[in-house]
This record gives sequence, structure tokens and C-alpha cells, in this order.
Amino acid sequence: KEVQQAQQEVPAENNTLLQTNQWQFWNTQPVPKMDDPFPETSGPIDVIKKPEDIQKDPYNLPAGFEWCNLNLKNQDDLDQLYTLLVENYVEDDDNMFRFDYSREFLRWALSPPGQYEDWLAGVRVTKTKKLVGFISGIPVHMILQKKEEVIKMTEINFLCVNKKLRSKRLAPVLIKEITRRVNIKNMWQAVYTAGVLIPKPISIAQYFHRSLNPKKLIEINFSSLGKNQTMARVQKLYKLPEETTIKGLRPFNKKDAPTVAPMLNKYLEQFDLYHKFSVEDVKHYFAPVDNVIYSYVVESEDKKITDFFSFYCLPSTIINHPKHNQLRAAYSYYHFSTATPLKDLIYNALILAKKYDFDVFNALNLMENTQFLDELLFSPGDGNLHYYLYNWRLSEQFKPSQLGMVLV
Ligand SMILES: CCCCCCCCCCCCCC(=O)SCCNC(=O)CCNC(=O)[C@H](O)C(C)(C)COP(=O)(O)OP(=O)(O)OC[C@H]1O[C@@H](n2cnc3c(N)ncnc32)[C@H](O)[C@@H]1OP(=O)(O)O
Ligand SMILES: CNCCCN(C)c1ncc(F)c(N2CC(C(=O)NCc3cnc4ccccn34)C2)n1
Repeated sequence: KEVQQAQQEVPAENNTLLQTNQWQFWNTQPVPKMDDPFPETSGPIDVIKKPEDIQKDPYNLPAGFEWCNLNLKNQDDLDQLYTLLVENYVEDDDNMFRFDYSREFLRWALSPPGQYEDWLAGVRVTKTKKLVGFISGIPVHMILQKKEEVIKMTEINFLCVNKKLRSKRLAPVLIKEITRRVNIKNMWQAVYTAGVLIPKPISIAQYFHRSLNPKKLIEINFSSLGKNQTMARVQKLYKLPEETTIKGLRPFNKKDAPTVAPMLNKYLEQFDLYHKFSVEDVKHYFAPVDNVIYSYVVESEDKKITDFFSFYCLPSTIINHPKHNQLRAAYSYYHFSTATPLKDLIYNALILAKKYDFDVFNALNLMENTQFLDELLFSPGDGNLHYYLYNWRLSEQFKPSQLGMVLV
């Protein structure tokens, strides 16, 4: 009571000394505090535990709610997850856009090789069975700085609580429950990203956008006309050829997986954080699926694969716009180059994205992406993507160029 009283008297910005409620949940978790110093060597934060130390039963939910495992092969579960996210998932700060991950996309992103059936954790209203909360984990083999050490961990994503149930501390319960389900599988680390700042980012990447349909982007206020720019001038500036320009460019197919996997892993070795792709992973993640994932290889005269790029399809709902209701966005995913310069590969990705009627092509400034952002006319976005590790303290802050992994 007296703290609240004191906080009222002291202006918010400088009552941090009195701040007793900041990071109330995250301060209980094995993640670095915002102002922790860096240790000599990287390593786990928590005491080493065993699966048998982990509680067997799920965390308690408020009365009237129950846990469920989603099975995305079941159309009804898939519909419920799609509906929860399309109505309640990430929006920009001005609430103009909300992600619209499609059903096909969710099945692709959440059913990789080795997936566990209890890592798609949902919360339902007991009476109506309506899905009102969700969090997902998928298994990944991560390489962290030391090239020979592969850490089996989970990649967490799609944390979502129905808008009507916000600020009831449901997120910590979802996070603790997925942690329990991962620990039981003898895995103790996680990787995740978020637009929000929480303790404690290992790196902060920035979004960049390349206009493909500038007229629509300006109409929906995604972009704006520069002061001495006309619409005609802007459309000319961003115009792309009808056809691709790289000889030997063709869609990736599953038969390429045994060749592409080792080449992709080799390319990613230059970074300090990335995951190792099995041949099965490459088959799953890169087999083209319309309106989900687009992947291409460059094949030389003697049928050798020399280069690879991919982008994923993530539309956004345009909230309350009279003329447009969907922004079609393509996001740069994984690539490698051994013969064709990266900027030529991505230039061809732009040509293909335009051909598939995307409005914008987004990329982060991680991996070697800064090599092409300026030349291919990307502009910096307002979104930052914070990268996080759970239960792992790094010996240094990573620059985005040290990151070799893209989450959807
Ligand atoms: C070893 C295995 C470990 C596995 C787990 C690894 C960790 C995984 C971590 C999750 C990775 C997710 C990756 C993605 O999916 S990032 C995308 C997250 N989803 C959205 O932004 C969708 C729209 N928003 C919502 O649905 C809700 O606002 C959510 C569910 C996000 C919070 O619900 P609500 O707004 O009703 O709040 P609350 O009262 O329940 O809880 C408040 C507490 O929650 C902390 N909070 C708020 N937003 C986030 C966030 N994005 N990551 C982590 N923590 C977050 C907040 O700081 C506060 O804690 P503290 O400040 O008091 O300490
Ligand atoms: C945990 N998963 C990480 C990736 C999720 N991804 C794709 C994402 N995470 C945070 C962002 F900041 C972001 N941005 C793309 C940039 C952008 O396009 N901003 C305008 C915009 C259009 N639609 C939306 C929807 C929500 C937020 C901003 N939006 C900013 N993307």
C-alpha cells in the first residue's frame, strides 16, 4: 500500500528505486537481469536438473479454463488456432495491422520433424471449449558460438492470449507450462524472438522493407510519399523485370535436400547462433507450398547446385480500411551463395515475389543481409525484433550480423 502511495507521489519515470513490480515474472526466470555483467564464458543459468525433478502435472489455470494439446492434422484444432491468432495475435504499435498466419502456414511451421504432441499447448474455456490461449514449441538443434557443440533446445513462438483475457497473468502460466513440457524431454534451453523488450535480448535485429506495390502501400499508410516524390516516380523507382535474371534458377524440390542441407549448414557456420538442419528438416522447411514457403536453387551447366534462397508468405490484416483488407508480405528466410552474389539472389527473390503478387518484401539486418539492403532499395522499418535465449548466459552481446537464424 505504502509503495503504491509513494509511487503516486514520485513521477513514474524516476521512481525505479521504488519499482517493486517491474519484471515480476521475468525476475523469477533463468534469464539475465537487464543490467547483469557478461561472464567470461557462456553457459546455463539454472542449476542442472533432471527430468525426474520436474513436476508431472500441469500448472494450475484459473477456474473455468483447461489445458489441451492441439493436433494440427485435425481440421477443427487447426481452425481454432487460426481463429485465435487472426483475431488476437501481434499488431503494430498503431493497431493498423495484425498478422494473419494462414492455416497451411501454421501446419508447416508447427509440424517439423521430431515434433512432440504436447508442445502445442492450448488453453480452452471448459464450458464452451473455445480456444483462448496458446504457446508453441518446436525442437531445434542449436549451435551457440562453439562450432562443435550442438544443444538440443526448443524454439518458442505463437504465444497468444485472447484480447478479452489480457493482463490476468495468463502469459506466465503458458510460459511455465511449456517450460515444464520441454524440461520433461530433458531439454533446458529455448530460443525465441519478440517485438517487445523483456529481460534480456542477446541481440536486436531491425526490419527492412522493399516496396513491390508502392501504390497500395501508400494507400494503406504502410509507406508514405516523400515530400518531392510523385506516385509515378515512386512506381518507376520500384519497378522490377517480369522475368528472373539468373541462368539456371529453378524451384527447389525435395530431391535437392541431400545436397542443400550440407551446403546450408556450411554457410551458417560463419555465424555465432544458428541451427543445424537435417536432410529431413530441409525437406520439410523448404519444399515449396503455395502461399506459405517459396524456395529456389541455382543449378550450373553441369547440374551442380551453387546457390539457394527462400522466402515465406505472412499476410497481415489491414484493420478497418475502406478499400484494402489484406497486406501480402513476403519475408526473406534462409539462403546461401557460393557462385551468385547474394544481392543478385535476393534481387531475383524480389522479382518472384512481385510475380506472386506480394505487396512488400521484408528482411532483417541479420546474417549478411546488410550487403543487399541499400542497393535493392530496402527502407528501415519501425519494428525491432529482439532475439532471446532462455537459461543461457552469453559472454557477449551479439551484433545482428552474428545471428544465423530466422524465426517465422
Ligand atoms: C527450456 C524451455 C523454456 C521455454 C520457454 C522460453 C520462454 C518463452 C517466452 C515467450 C516467447 C514468446 C515469443 C512470441 O510468441 S512473441 C509474440 C507474442 N504474442 C503477441 O504479442 C500477441 C498479442 N499479445 C498477446 O497475446 C498477449 O499480450 C501476450 C500473450 C503476449 C501477453 O499476455 P498479457 O498481455 O495478457 O500479459 P499477462 O498479464 O498475461 O503477463 C504479463 C507478463 O508477460 C510478459 N510478456 C508480455 N509479452 C510477452 C512476450 N511477447 N514474451 C514474453 N513475455 C511477455 C510481461 O513482460 C509480463 O511479465 P513481467 O514484465 O511482469 O515479468
Ligand atoms: C515471433 N515471431 C517473430 C516474427 C514475427 N514477425 C514477422 C514480426 N514480428 C515483429 C515485428 F515487428 C514484425 N514486423 C514486420 C515489420 C512490419 O511489417 N511492420 C508493419 C506490420 C505489418 N503487419 C504487422 C503485424 C504486426 C506488427 C507489425 N506489422 C515489423 N514482424
